[in-house]
Amino acid sequence: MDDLIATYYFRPGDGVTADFAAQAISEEQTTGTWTRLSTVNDHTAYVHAYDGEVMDIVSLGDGGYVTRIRYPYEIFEPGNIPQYLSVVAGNLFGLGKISAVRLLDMDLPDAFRAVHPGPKFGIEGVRKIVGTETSRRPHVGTIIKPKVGLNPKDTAAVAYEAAVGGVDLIKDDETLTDQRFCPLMDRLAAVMDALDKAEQETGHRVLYALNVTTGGDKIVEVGERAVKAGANMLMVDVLTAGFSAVQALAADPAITVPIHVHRTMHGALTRNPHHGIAMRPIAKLVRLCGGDQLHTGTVSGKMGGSAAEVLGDNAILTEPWGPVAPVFPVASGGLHPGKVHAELAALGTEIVLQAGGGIHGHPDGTRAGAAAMRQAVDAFLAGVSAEEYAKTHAELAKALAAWGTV
Ligand SMILES: O=C(O)[C@@](O)(COP(=O)(O)O)[C@H](O)[C@H](O)COP(=O)(O)O
Ligand SMILES: [Mg+2]
Repeated sequence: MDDLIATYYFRPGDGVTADFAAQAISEEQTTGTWTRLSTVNDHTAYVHAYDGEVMDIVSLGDGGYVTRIRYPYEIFEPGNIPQYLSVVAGNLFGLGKISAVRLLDMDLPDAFRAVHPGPKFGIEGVRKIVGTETSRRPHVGTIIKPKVGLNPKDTAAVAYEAAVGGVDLIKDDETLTDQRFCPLMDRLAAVMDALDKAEQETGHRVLYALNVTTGGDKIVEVGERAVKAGANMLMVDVLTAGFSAVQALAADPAITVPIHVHRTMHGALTRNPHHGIAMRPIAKLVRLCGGDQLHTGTVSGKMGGSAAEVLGDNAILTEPWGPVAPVFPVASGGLHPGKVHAELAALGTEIVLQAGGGIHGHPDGTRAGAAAMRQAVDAFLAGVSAEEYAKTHAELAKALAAWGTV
């Protein structure tokens, strides 16, 4: 069956039954509205083939319910991710008869995956570029900090320090794009020069995720120009730019580099356990539209969220999906070397561990911060505690002294 099945948590409004509320969602998102339609009659009865169906309703006993709704495949436009969202995550959130509703998940049958080639690189492709396809070690990434304000020359200097310190990935922050204080193409040229210099010294290739988030009218042109100018990775804020922005870049043969996907603004959708959209459907759509890496959260960092949800989202990104490549999960937000063991023990090593403050806030600076993150990863892979490893690794020792361990 090619129909899409969406799972929702919901709380009916006062005086509204769960059956009525679930049916209201199904109708609102398919062929119905608040009243009977004269336009649906004996002649047009064929439209009922497009009706949604409430498959089941489970009471959670606390006034909340979980329902699965089947949406006929034919009501979707194959390949059009914004339209998928308008169906499974559209008007239902505003229905007055429902006091809260959260899209928990959606089952995407093969028919949906068949029209989306997915990531060009995925985990394997990114590992090949960085050279970890054999070691399978976690990747260490950093975000240039401060988020905004540095000029291209100083941005490149920070990138150089992080690269010689041992990171695998350097990325722009989610708010840094093509502002006057740091023009995109100047920044790209300066950072790539710095990374080339670092690679000559270390022999290690480092990815630089250039944030090309911009309007839909020009994001492909900006991305192509960046790749022509030597970018080895692009970054997009998927929720502010739109899934179709990532999809357009990933589908473009001229975009020959991986795409790092940031989820800034996700908290407005994902944070409330009763209302909004869980990260799971967002993760699935990012995999469909071709993101190669995606932020999914941490177990010990500064951002809220449940470890169970992070684990489930990472499993969705990495499980076999036929020809659709796995996406590299990114654990980021408030991480530092003293949290590496906790993250890897909980999330596994098929992950990108990212630290901004946890690297550039190191007492001895960026290079030492990067080295301390790598040392913490090496300690974990060697089965040694961070404290023990710090006895022979000064950068890690300084980091643990500054921030402790979790
Ligand atoms: O701006 C920040 O906060 C970060 O650059 C982390 O910096 P620090 O390492 O300095 O905390 C990332 O944007 C968050 O990780 C996003 O959250 P998430 O990964 O949950 O989407
Ligand atoms: Mg950030």
